Amino acid sequence: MLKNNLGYPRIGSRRELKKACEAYWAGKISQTELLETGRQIRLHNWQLQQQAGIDLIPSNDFSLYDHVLDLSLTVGAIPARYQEILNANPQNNSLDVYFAMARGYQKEGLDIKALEMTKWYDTNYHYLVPEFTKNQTFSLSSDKIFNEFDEAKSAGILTKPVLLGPVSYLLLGKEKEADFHRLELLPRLLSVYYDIIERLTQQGAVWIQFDEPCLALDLSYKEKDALRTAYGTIRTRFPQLKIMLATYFDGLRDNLLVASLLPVCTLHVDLVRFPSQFENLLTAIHEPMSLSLGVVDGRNIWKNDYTRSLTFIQKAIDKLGEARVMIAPSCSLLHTPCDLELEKDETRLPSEIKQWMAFAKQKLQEINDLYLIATQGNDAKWAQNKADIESRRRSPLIHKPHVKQRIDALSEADTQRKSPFSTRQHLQKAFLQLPTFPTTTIGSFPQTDAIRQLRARYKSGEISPQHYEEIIENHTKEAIKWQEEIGLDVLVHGEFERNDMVEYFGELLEGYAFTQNGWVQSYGSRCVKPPIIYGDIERPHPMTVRWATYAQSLTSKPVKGMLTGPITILQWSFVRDDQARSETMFQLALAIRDEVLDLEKAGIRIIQIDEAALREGLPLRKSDRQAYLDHSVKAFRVASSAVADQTQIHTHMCYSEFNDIIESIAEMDADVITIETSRSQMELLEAFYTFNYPNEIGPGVYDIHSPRVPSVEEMVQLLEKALAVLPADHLWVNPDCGLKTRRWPETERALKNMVQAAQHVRETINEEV
Ligand SMILES: Nc1nc2c(c(=O)[nH]1)N[C@@H](CNc1ccc(C(=O)N[C@@H](CCC(=O)N[C@@H](CCC(=O)N[C@@H](CCC(=O)O)C(=O)O)C(=O)O)C(=O)O)cc1)CN2
Ligand code: MET
Ligand SMILES: [Zn+2]
Repeated sequence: MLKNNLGYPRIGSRRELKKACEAYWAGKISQTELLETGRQIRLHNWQLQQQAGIDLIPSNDFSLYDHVLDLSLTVGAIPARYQEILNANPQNNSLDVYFAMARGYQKEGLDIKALEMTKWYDTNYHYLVPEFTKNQTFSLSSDKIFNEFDEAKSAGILTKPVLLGPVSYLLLGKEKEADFHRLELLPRLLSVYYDIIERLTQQGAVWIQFDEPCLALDLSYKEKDALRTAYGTIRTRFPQLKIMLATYFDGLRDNLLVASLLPVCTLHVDLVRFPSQFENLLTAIHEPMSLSLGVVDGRNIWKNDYTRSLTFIQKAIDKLGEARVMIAPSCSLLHTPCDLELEKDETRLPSEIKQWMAFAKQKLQEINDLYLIATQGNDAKWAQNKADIESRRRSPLIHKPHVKQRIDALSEADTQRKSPFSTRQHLQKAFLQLPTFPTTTIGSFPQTDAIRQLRARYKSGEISPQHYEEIIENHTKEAIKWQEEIGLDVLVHGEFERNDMVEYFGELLEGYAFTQNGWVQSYGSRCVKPPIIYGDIERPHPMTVRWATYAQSLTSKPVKGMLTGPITILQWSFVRDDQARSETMFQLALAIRDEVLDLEKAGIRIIQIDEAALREGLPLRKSDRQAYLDHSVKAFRVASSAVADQTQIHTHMCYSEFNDIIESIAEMDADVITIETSRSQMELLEAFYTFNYPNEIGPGVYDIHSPRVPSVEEMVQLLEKALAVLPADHLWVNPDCGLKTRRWPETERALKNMVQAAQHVRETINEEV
């Protein structure tokens, strides 16, 4: 019985990779130094896994930015526009091309946009979307996978290289020309996979892991056929190769038959997300296929329940024999923080709660423990685990009957605004007195190094809360003054006091613990520290009123109260696995509802409740979606409905594909929604138009993910496009998302241009009238 790992976090336990990348981009360290940091992280990770007794240790799971981008480079799917980078400067090499694809390139007279970035399935990880053309060719164009295999080999570790499978890779990409489907490229792509496999086997690789997460989605006949072709031909060419096919994030369900008939040695399945597939799997797979049991949760931080996992392991052994069973995490450990032992702050993570948890490093140990218990009957380890699991189950920290009662007592009336939107709209227009095409921003202003350092010093006790608050007040004051000067209509306080839009609320709510070092990669060098929901949620004190009222006291223009909504807080936290997600979502909704009412009472006239993660949390399988959407809509309405008609509720969503959820967005009944649309040139508005979306909309007129400053004309054009499909009195003017990752100089220029664009459109409309 082998112990199998699918992937390990690559940021380094102290975010060494983030720091090295950012220093390299800033020109502070050389390419050699950056690559050396990567090498050290890989070596450390491999040795860690070896020491933990893992048999199948992955390589090529490391990435300087993103593993999908790595594959695009490996197979030579590099859009033509990036070739210019090599000509622009003789010193440029393939790493410059790589980072240009990730981040765009604005030097040496070039202005090349980055590849589109989007969500990796239902996670908060983002990948760079491959671009395909009809005549797309592929050729082996990077040595990364070979070099990393050799690197591990020289350290005495024979690894299992990991590759995103050809079908999932194609499906994750986008056609950049009409008249073809990207799956048609499969034969050409496969020939590069053959080259890769050939060379890896020459280097001594025995196992190769192909990740096909698409097997957890609803697949068409054509897609299933592509999987049969891909693995059928790989098998024919490489009869000796040990192929591991990994699926995760949901069950195989109706893809079970296809998967079980593929000619692969091992099928890896996610038994955390979809345990009920287990019995069917045992009957479906036949000799000599083996099963890798994903029993240790790769998406959460709770200790594994050994008793439960051992039931799976034992049954699998009974049916298949030990040699055909492997123990594994449910998916790559990329989505968990590195090392629980770095958490030493009792006030953030009390030891009672810490003892219920396991991060990536501890999860490796769990795999080894399960192996030892299953094969050698290590009863001491099992008994200890039972005690830990029982301690969590019985802890008085978790359950608060009055919170549960409040949820049971929720009625239909708690989810309804007092009047329908048309009535509210009149009242709000009279109350707020805004011009047509009101201008606003999404909430955050640049989080400068100075602010982050200040907060770090405050959190370490080096500076007093008074001193910290005074400086944050100064930033807020400056931001209000500046917004008034440039003529924005609805202001924001800037979110300077927040580390992150979810972690901030986690720190202020009861039922939450948080970490010092529990970083998880979100995209490139950007990481998040998801707070941990361990118990019933309560809001002991108002969370944002102090900053909202301070900002409002400085101006007569409306300042938006700024909250993160229940769906998004849930999605971006580590959540309880001892109750339904919807239950936790309603607890969060009640906490936000109380905050909304406190903001209103304090004189805040507009309240924005961000639901950036609504689309991301959508279940991967269609059959699960309606239930999720129903709960989500209800939770948002519980959070937002208690206010008076004249109080205006905004929501914001980013990175979204809205077509399939537009009805639910309308049911949320926010008075105004601001959304990301600029990259798709307002294409996204089609859903709102076709559906006849009833409420007001602020389609983003500029992309905040790039430092590029959009011109007035560009934004006027986008607004005109929006006006072609939306009523003028429903339209707001704003950027795509918050500005926290930007710097001030570009932010100032871009927002001044945006205000001018709105003025221009107002004038032309008046002339027409
Ligand atoms: N949770 C979440 N998910 C999200 C988003 C989001 O905003 N939040 N946005 C979308 C895109 N994803 C994003 C993810 C992260 C960041 C981001 O800016 N992350 C920051 C960290 C933010 C943070 O938590 N900052 C803390 C800690 C900052 C820090 O690194 N402090 C230093 C010390 C200060 C210094 O010397 O700079 C340290 O601890 O070592 C703070 O401000 O307090 C980063 O990686 O750099 C942006 C977008 C989708 N998913
Ligand atoms: C990722 S959505 C961000 C919303 C938040 N209010 C901000 O402006 O940063
Ligand atoms: Zn956003």
